Amino acid sequence: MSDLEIRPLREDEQRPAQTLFMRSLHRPPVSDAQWEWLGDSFEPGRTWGAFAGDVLAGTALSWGSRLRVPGGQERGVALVTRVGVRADHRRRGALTALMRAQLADVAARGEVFAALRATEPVIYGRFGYGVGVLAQRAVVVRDKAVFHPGLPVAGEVRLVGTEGVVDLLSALYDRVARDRVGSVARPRALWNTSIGWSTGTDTHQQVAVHTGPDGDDGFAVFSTARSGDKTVATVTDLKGATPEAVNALWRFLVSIDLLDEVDVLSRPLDEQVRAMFTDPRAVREVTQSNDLSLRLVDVPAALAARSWAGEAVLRVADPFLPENSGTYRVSPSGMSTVEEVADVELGVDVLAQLYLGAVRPSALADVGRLRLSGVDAAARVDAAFAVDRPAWAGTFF
Ligand SMILES: CC(=O)SCCNC(=O)CCNC(=O)[C@H](O)C(C)(C)COP(=O)(O)OP(=O)(O)OC[C@H]1O[C@@H](n2cnc3c(N)ncnc32)[C@H](O)[C@@H]1OP(=O)(O)O
Repeated sequence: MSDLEIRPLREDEQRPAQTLFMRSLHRPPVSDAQWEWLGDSFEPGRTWGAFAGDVLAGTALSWGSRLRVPGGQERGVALVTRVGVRADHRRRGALTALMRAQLADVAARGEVFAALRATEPVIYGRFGYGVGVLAQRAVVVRDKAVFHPGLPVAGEVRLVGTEGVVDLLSALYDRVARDRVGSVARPRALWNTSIGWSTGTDTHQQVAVHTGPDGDDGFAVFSTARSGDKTVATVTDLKGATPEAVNALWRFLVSIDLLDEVDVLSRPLDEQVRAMFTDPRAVREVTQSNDLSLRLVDVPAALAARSWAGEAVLRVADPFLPENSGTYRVSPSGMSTVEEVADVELGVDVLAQLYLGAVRPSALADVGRLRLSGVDAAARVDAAFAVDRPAWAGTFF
């Protein structure tokens, strides 16, 4: 919409933007106590506002972070969050204009990717995002849950208070949770949001830390609440350096008295949660969830950053950022721009789904999301994108 002004917000405009975002999610504005933390969860110049005259009609922010890609390299990623448009200004292009300004800013900062967790994934495909990391959610029924006697467990778990908890967890996270492909560095602003703002409020968030033979090596963040006729622990974060640390935290959570269920929101797809228990039905459900939507902001840089397990030629279309459109050869020896017949033609949003290995290219061809051409193209393209282990982020923002 031409009469919108899009610009970075000033310091004094951050709280109105936060209120706008909370309202768009049908949640009340933050209290002064919460603002003590949230006021410190913005990075200069990275909160955008869409103004219709004097009215702040929409907002979107990002934080600077790093993403681990296949092969072990890290590249800059903008973690996009707090996206909202006022109900009386919706469907007039405010989000589109915000996304355009934000992606241009991310590119200008030299960040190769943007990532977000979408309320509704249908919103973001048009801006080039695709679900790039999948995870699983597991709900354990406590009265059926007996851990398998062979489960390797070591060390101690302790509950920690709120004093200094952000420093403790951020250092621990950096030490134990950054090796995995798909993981993102957590900026201070993210910690202030996820942990800090429930400090001093009436949420029942608790933090458990695991100590192994070499010191602290894992943690879990959870809150407990009545849900219908059950008492449920909802676990928003569970990270450990070793299987022993992760298992011990699982065992601790499931051992807490007077709980009916433990609902762990994000675990890696390859965690064999049912195999932990003597009766696999102790795990009431395991559901696949969207862990991270990814946007390749600089396609050549993204293709050059990851390792490739084979060779293929990709023809990429990016209508929102046309400078990314082109034909690229990827191989174990690197990436080059080429002018030749491609093995696969795909949109940048589909490339985002493939990039970290969340899904096989030939499976997306089967449902018409990309086009393979030439003899053996499916096998060649599948082999190029193949990864050893599913990516996992496990970070809420
Ligand atoms: C990372 C995060 O923070 S996720 C949180 C996202 N925020 C929310 O869900 C809060 C509630 N929703 C909102 O605030 C708004 O509806 C938003 C931000 C989702 C969309 O803002 P708008 O300014 O209305 O979007 P805009 O007018 O630019 O729409 C662009 C296109 O997307 C489509 N679109 C936008 N939102 C949706 C949606 N929720 N479902 C389906 N299509 C949508 C529009 O129809 C439009 O399509 P068109 O170009 O074919 O006509």
